[in-house]
Amino acid sequence: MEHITGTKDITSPPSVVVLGNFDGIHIGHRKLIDKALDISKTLDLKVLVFTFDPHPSFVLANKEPVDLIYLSKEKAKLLDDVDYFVEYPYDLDTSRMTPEIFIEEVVCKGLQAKAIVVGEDYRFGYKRKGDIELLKALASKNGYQLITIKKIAYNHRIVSSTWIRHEIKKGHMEKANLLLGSNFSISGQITLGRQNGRKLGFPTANIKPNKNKLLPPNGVYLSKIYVNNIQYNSITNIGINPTLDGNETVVETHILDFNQDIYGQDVTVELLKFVRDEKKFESLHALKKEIAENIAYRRAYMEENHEL
Ligand SMILES: Cc1cc2nc3c(=O)[nH]c(=O)nc-3n(C[C@H](O)[C@H](O)[C@H](O)COP(=O)(O)O)c2cc1C
Ligand SMILES: Nc1ncnc2c1ncn2[C@@H]1O[C@H](COP(=O)(O)OP(=O)(O)O)[C@@H](O)[C@H]1O
Repeated sequence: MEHITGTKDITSPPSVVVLGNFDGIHIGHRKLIDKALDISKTLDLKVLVFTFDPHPSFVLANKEPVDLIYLSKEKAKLLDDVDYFVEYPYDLDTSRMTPEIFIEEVVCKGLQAKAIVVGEDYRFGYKRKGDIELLKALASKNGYQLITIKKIAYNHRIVSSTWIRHEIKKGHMEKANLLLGSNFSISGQITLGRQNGRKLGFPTANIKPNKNKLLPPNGVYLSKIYVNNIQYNSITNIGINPTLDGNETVVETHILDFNQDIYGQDVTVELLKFVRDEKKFESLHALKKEIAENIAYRRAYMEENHEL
């Protein structure tokens, strides 16, 4: 997969283009991408997922794109089965592009779209004036076929990034993961902490999350971690470590049955289930005892779910 970002000068071979915002690549988004993968095989085209960076609300409402389910690099990891992942710069010029210019110049001439896959309510271009009807009207003149995909519902409710964000904010990881179609994850580089973990007997691999990344409530979560593409079972604390008077939010993961130096490595932590709130313990001894219990719970879950 080639990740093209930070440039408007994009050319690609003839492609099936999937258009959307794709915060949090969920089962609805996956349906669009799977359809594009199918078409690419029959028509011998590349698959290109097109989105904007930064999120349009950053430019339109002039506010930080906080609460993103997935940041750019994380999305790229999740889209490893497509050929191109394009993040077209979203600035004032982009926001003023008419829907016709966007489709004809950017999508058809630039990306060589021979097929376009969108959700049934996709809106685009200046003031979101472009819609499916316009895409249909421009299709034959510009030489692409249009495929619109119905929205997926779960328990009669349309799956959306907003819904998933809401579940993550409540710590409902199992529900969020169901709607995402994969486990919610946090990727980042392992940074040096205060070296207390080892002293406690539970070393933790620490990630300092990006300020725009949506996180569930502070607390302990059953997790998995990918180090060098190898999966390990783990337990993760998200929080500020009040027992040690910390004040910065850290995602800390203790990896079960693991003893390697992984400072500086890029890892991905998947959250499976909320266990408990983060607490300020009266002593290190009490914290240690509780961590040991959380690890025992992780092992019991491993057995119950036949994890390796
Ligand atoms: C499973 C687990 C649960 C934890 N729960 C808490 C907690 O409730 N309160 C707290 O202050 N710290 C908690 N911690 C964080 C420890 O305080 C932290 O790992 C230790 O201070 C090491 O910090 P360091 O990585 O900066 O050296 C937890 C850590 C783990 C691995
Ligand atoms: N089982 C393990 N889980 C997590 N990290 C481990 C483990 N074994 C060794 N390590 C290493 O130890 C480091 C964490 O040690 P720790 O004393 O908690 O220091 P820090 O304060 O930097 O987190 C990790 O970054 C990693 O390199």
